[in-house]
Amino acid sequence: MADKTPDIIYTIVDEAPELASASLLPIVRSFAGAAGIDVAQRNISVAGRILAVFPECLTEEQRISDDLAALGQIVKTPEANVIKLPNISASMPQLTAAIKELQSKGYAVPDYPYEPKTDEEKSIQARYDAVKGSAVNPVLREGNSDRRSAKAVKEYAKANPHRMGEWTADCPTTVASMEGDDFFHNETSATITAAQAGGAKIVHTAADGTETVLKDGLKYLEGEIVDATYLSAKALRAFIKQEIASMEPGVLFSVHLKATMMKVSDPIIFGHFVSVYLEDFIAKHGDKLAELGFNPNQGLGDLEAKIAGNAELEADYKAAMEAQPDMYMVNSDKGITNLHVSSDVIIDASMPAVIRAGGIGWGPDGKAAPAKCCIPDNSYAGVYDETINYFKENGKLDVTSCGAVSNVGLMAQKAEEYGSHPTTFEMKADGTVRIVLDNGDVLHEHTVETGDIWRSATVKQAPIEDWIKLAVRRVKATGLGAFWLDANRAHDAELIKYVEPALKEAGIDIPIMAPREATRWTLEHMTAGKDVVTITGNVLRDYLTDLFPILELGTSAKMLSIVSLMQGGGLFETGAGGTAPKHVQQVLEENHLRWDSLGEFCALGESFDFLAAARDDKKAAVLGAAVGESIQKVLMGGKSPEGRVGQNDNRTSHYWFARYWAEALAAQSDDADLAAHFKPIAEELAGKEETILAELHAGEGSPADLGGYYLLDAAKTAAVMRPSATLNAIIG
Ligand SMILES: NC(=O)C1=CN([C@@H]2O[C@H](COP(=O)(O)OP(=O)(O)OC[C@H]3O[C@@H](n4cnc5c(N)ncnc54)[C@H](OP(=O)(O)O)[C@@H]3O)[C@@H](O)[C@H]2O)C=CC1
Ligand SMILES: O=C(O)CCC(=O)C(=O)O
Ligand SMILES: [Mg+2]
Repeated sequence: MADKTPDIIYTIVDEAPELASASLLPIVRSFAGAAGIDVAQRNISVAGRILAVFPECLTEEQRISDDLAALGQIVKTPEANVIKLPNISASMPQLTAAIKELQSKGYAVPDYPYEPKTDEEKSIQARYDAVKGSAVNPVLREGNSDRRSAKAVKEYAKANPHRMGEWTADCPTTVASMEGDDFFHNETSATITAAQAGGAKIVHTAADGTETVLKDGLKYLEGEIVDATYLSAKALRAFIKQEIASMEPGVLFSVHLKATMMKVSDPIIFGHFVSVYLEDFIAKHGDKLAELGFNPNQGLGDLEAKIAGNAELEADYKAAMEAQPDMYMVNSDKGITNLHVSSDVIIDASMPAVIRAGGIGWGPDGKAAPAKCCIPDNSYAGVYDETINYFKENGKLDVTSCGAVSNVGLMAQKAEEYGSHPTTFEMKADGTVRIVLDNGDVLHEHTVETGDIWRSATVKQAPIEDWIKLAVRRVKATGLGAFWLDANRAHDAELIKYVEPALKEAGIDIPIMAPREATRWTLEHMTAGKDVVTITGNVLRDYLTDLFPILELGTSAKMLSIVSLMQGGGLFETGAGGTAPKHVQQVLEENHLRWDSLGEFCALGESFDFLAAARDDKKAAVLGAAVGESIQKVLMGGKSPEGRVGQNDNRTSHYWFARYWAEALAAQSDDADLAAHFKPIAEELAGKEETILAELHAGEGSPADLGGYYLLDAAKTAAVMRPSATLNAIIG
């Protein structure tokens, strides 16, 4: 018999949210346990994923199960009830750092083979490539996305506005994109007919007639939309050159990509930025750099490590950097630029941060300055360009009066570009690329040149139909919304063929607008205090659920992120942001964790409510309602984490969350057993407030030892994250 699916599954992840779990999860388990609800854990961290795929390299004791694969099955069942925290989508530098740490701890996992020759090396590389990038979310997201702010969160933000930079009409900050020959302009799209459903392959034919099958064994369903497109490497390099040449003094040069989710295409695009920026240096030292194994896709961080100790290279590199326009910095104190690591600047979080600040980034001198934001492909760049235009014209957003912008995103079953990495290729030779169907049809054909990035993305009919239904429900509940689809873009035109008749059938009129137009429309309505639903594809789901919350709430961490799984289960993501690596640095330096677990609290409430409805479990309903009350009190009482030592941090916010949760449970009258159980707990938490808070703050201000980065030492982490013996004893 298969093991019973746990009532609730809580994920083991990375960086700041994992530290937060060390403190929060014991509380959650203790409270849920009182209602007979078990909360199991499954490991989807980057270290866990590496260990799971190399069992043959590990001792019996070191082996762990492949939890991601198991979860991938669970989310396809109606019993799924998963609380999914953000995890690292590892770039190459992160992956290699994780491998190194595991090896240093006695896990004999292999090095990453950059140039695999043997079958064994090829297998190792393939396994690592499956761990790398956005390897988790597309597997678990077997449903479409519903992200919004809870009413209490929005009200709190309006009453307690966060700091916003001023926008002025003459701010030099701009978005720069290619003029053509990008993914947007080269896209072709088709919907698979009954006669075309079945197998397909992707074939490259070189100018000399040599055929290479880039991918075989593809399967398309009737009704599936299949796109193909490419970005010209030549046009991209010309664009980068031109944008560097046209830089104005005092403006920072920056590039904003999604090298994690677009793990094949975007590191290559990033590499072009690196190699154009350093063109003369690379031309001068090409042979030596090749000898050192320099690969521009790995960024300047890797280059600096490789040339360290070579005085001539170091001097020329320094001069080359100085000769170019100032770069937008990730960390000016440490000299980390935008081009150091492809995953340091991730567009969904980076562009909103620039916009929230009033069109500024930080330069090499640590001073704020306007920036030229290069977003080469035109598919979605217009959204940021129009947002910037809007604020230049209208001044910064008034957080105290603006409406709430929520999102319904087409995401299920690896929808659109975010599912495209297995079908993305860097061209090795000039020629043509065709998608050839088993029935003989050539679905798409493009003429390409060496270096071009060709890709195919797809979306299946069932997720599209589910997405439209979800959108209709949310617009009916909210009052206002629009589909962000561009009738002049090949892919969107195919989607519109589904949307229009479905809206007619539902008897509802929801406008369809191209992303740029929809951006302005949304900004105008939200500015006027109206709540708006953005109904988008997968990429804009990701972008907008950081952009609008970061403007409205100051952060996307406070979002309610529900994935209604298509098979009936629930996947509750926590917030819309990532793993906040900067927060871990602060813990390591001064033992203060400013990670806000509001996203976890919201997901937890939803998860209990889901359990209550799915199993008619009254105790789960009581727990869920009490979570809601506690969230309200944490917010209104100003108990959320802040930035500095001595202020509230993640741990103290968990104390307050637990206390208010216990108090709400003790006070309710729907379940007498739970009330009786939590009455003494609530009293003790309140009675020992002073001692507990003193114990929680005691270690702050000095460095913390977590015993690792990618693989934390459980005992050391618990010592850091659960420093209050008094609180621990009450929680049990
Ligand atoms: N769902 C997922 O699994 C996701 C995973 N990621 C992964 O996360 C990593 C970092 O990505 P990045 O693009 O830097 O984005 P992050 O969202 O991790 O960080 C950007 C900034 O957002 C703020 N922030 C985010 N979450 C919280 C929170 N809960 N509490 C307080 N502040 C928060 C922090 O701001 P401040 O510094 O001002 O405190 C942080 O520095 C990458 O490895 C990426 O792959 C990214 C997005 C989603
Ligand atoms: O999977 C990832 O790498 C990031 C996901 C993300 O940013 C999002 O869904 O908002
Ligand atoms: Mg995102």
